[in-house]
Amino acid sequence: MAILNNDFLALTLANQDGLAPFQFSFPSGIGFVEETGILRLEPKEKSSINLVLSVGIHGNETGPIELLNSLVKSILNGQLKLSIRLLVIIGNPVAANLAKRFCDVNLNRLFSGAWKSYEGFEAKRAKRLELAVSDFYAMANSGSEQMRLHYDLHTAIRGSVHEKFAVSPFVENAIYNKAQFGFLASSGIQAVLLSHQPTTTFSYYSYSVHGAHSFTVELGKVCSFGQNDLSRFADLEKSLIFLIENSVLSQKPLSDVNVFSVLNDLIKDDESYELSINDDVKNFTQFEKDYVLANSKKSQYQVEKTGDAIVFPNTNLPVGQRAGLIVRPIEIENLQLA
Ligand SMILES: O=C(O)CCC(=O)N[C@@H](CCC(=O)O)C(=O)O
Ligand SMILES: [Zn+2]
Repeated sequence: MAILNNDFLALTLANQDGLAPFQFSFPSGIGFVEETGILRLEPKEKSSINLVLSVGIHGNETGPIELLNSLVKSILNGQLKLSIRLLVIIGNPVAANLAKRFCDVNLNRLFSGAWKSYEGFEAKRAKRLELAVSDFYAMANSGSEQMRLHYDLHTAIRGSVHEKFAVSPFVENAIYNKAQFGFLASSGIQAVLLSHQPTTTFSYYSYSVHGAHSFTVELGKVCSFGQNDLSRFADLEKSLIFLIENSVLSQKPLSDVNVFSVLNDLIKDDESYELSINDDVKNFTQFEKDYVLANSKKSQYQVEKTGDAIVFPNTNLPVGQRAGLIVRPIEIENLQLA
């Protein structure tokens, strides 16, 4: 069996509730559809690069899904030659069919075993995706040093001062990987957030459990299928193609990348929780010291320093969840890169 028209997205959306595994060949390797939305591509030549590309962890974030589907099509029809091991994941096909962020629970809060405390489609899916990633990295070739990569591609609810940005997982020793930052720069990523604590996101899972170089990558604003301007992803597409074909992480100087450290999570602590910002306020909007940015019957958040900014503001979520991140710009010279 093969994938009809090499369209992995169509296959996934048409089989949202499950798919029997099958294997097929393509010009530069062998493909394994392991489950709905989970496709492993093995190159003919042995490779030490093991790349996970995930999209659609939030079902309505369709731009990255279309980008990845087009890359997969090009590999399957022979336009691109695969030189690395590649695991392709379309995270939440049920929510994608409904054009929703999620069905029961936000999938990107359920990794590192957090799914055990929940029921419903996303809880099962988080468990399945963890298994897919674990198996993929475990099947890496032996004999040479293996590189594990995971880029989890998203789009944001709001516009953004820096349209494309990445969230780097919390790193205990605060030493970051220079080649990864160079790759992000060459992929058109304008800003990187350095997380301040462990989370239950997919990218943090791959980093903390599998030691992967892993990032959540935000590529612009949410749009529906067919409405995305894929030319806005051109830099990332180019660097991914270069990696897929040549096993090389393209590099650009880091001078154009804005780096922010995350200071705080804003947590919705009560139904009365409100953010004092308009609906059109963009990610990375900065505030004056002492501005009361959030308040509820239980708490208040006052900006600590002029220039502190908000990312991912959102109160349309259950009590206990993250309603935003407070970030502070830092000089790239102060970043430890190795
Ligand atoms: O725009 C928003 O408010 C959310 C966009 C989004 O889905 N972001 C990810 C970031 C994950 C991370 O912090 O690594 C999310 O909230 O899951
Ligand atoms: Zn998302």
